[in-house]
Amino acid sequence: MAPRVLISDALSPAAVQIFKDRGIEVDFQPALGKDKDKLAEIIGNYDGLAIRSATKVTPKILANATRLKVVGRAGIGVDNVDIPAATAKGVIVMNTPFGNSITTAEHAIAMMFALAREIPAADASTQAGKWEKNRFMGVELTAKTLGIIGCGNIGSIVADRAIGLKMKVIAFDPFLSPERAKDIGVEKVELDDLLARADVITLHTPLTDKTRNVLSAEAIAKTKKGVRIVNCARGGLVDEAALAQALESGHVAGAAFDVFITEPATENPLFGHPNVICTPHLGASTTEAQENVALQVAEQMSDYLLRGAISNAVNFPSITAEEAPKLKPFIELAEKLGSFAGQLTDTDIQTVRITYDGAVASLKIKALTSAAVAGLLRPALADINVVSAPSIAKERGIVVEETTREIAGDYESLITLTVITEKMERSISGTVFADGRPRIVDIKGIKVDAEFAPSMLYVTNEDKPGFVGRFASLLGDAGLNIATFALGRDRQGGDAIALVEVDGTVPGELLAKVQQLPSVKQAKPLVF
Ligand SMILES: NC(=O)c1ccc[n+]([C@@H]2O[C@H](COP(=O)([O-])OP(=O)(O)OC[C@H]3O[C@@H](n4cnc5c(N)ncnc54)[C@H](O)[C@@H]3O)[C@@H](O)[C@H]2O)c1
Ligand SMILES: O=C(O)[C@H](O)COP(=O)(O)O
Repeated sequence: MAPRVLISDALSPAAVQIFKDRGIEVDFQPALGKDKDKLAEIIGNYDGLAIRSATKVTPKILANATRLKVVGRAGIGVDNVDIPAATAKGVIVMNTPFGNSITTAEHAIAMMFALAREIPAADASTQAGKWEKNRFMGVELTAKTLGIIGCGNIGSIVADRAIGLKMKVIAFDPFLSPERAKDIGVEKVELDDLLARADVITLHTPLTDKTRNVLSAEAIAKTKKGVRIVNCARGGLVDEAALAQALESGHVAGAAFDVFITEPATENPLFGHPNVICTPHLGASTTEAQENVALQVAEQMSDYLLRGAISNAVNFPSITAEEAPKLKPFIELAEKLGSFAGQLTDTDIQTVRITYDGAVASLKIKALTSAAVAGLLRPALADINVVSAPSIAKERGIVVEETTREIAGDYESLITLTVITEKMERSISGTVFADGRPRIVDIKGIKVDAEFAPSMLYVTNEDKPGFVGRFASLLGDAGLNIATFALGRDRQGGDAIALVEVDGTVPGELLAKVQQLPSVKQAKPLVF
């Protein structure tokens, strides 16, 4: 069945065409994002949800999203998506981190010019027939200092354009390296320095616990008198009420805001002030940017839904379309090794150690580890998947360790999963043969050679004569056919393992009889 995608925001129709061309069924309902009840009602019919900022992907929406595999944000900010809830549900969340950066930087520059020359007020006055030539006295931007808070993708484009305008550019960004600052021609400064020196301040950080209210009342008080403030990043970076007061007092000469603490903003402390310019979150709204982000998100979502390739996910490592088929058999192996260990482990798991030997060590092992952990915890938590597994393991206090060794041993690639509980440590190793099928090659240091089959019986016993005969007779007497039989032991007369593929479910009475065989230590049915 073809995957189904819902577009619940005003994306460019270019996205619809891409989905159709890729063989994906698509419903384009651009106003649906604003109707959360309706969205919650129908989201269960879709594998993918493509959004901008109007759709709020809340835990309630996710709870109904029984088929959902991916949320694609045609744009940058994913603060309208509950990422922990999506991750816990195993839903990939991806964005398009560059598609609207130039456009948004241009909007910030436009806002700066609009403030410097009071263009909106001058326009309104002129069109009202007033011709107030003496009312509007602007400021020149050349040689002024622009202070950029957050110098990432958009901030650095703003810096580039401002340098072109002959402004002096200073930036506060704890993650901006001195080399990068030098390369892009900005002076890296501390926040207080920026506040004291900037004639215009423009914000370009995401909204986080650290950046919320970065321009607080206290910070605004440290700015130069006559400063102008531009916010085209996120509402909440500036204390709107404090800014309104600073405008009122004349300390701040003007503010241009595209984003607000509450959106859609129908009321706001900044509204109505003569030196304030507002736009309704238009930063990304150009034909070019919207086409870029719509095409990109549709391609990324299609690649994931059809080929398992992941790019620009905020809650999972990237996997290219070339890597996906190489990873696939190892993901299956890792998940099955995890499942094997999970089905045998009844007590609380403290640590999972996964070792990648040989060629597999050069693949995206984060994805393999997530698959192994998902397999390990699935016997206890049916809903877990590769996306949600790491966060669920973390929540449960399970330590996950990874080791890679690129030198191959007996096998070209080998994955070994070790589970450590309070009482025991158990290891299982597997590989993928040339036929692409995963095999178990070692259990607790005992060599075996078995495929994972839908129904298996795992038996550990003392290596004594007579076990195999009695065991096989019990299965035969119960009418359970043996499909394959793998045996292994650590030494003659030592510990032995039997891993048997059977045609059908192992009945409880048969299991009890196997467990009572003289040399048997443990017998457990396994399903894959
Ligand atoms: N108005 C719009 O329509 C519109 C359009 C696109 C993006 N945005 C928003 O613009 C913002 C920037 O986007 P971007 O693509 O440049 O992001 P980015 O991740 O490339 O850059 C953000 C920068 O902020 C810096 N930063 C993080 N924490 C900081 C802190 N505590 N103090 C100072 N700097 C800090 C980071 O180091 C990074 O360099 C985002 O919030 C995004 O959602 C708005
Ligand atoms: O983060 C973004 O990309 C911008 O805020 C754009 O939001 P929009 O797609 O709703 O215009």
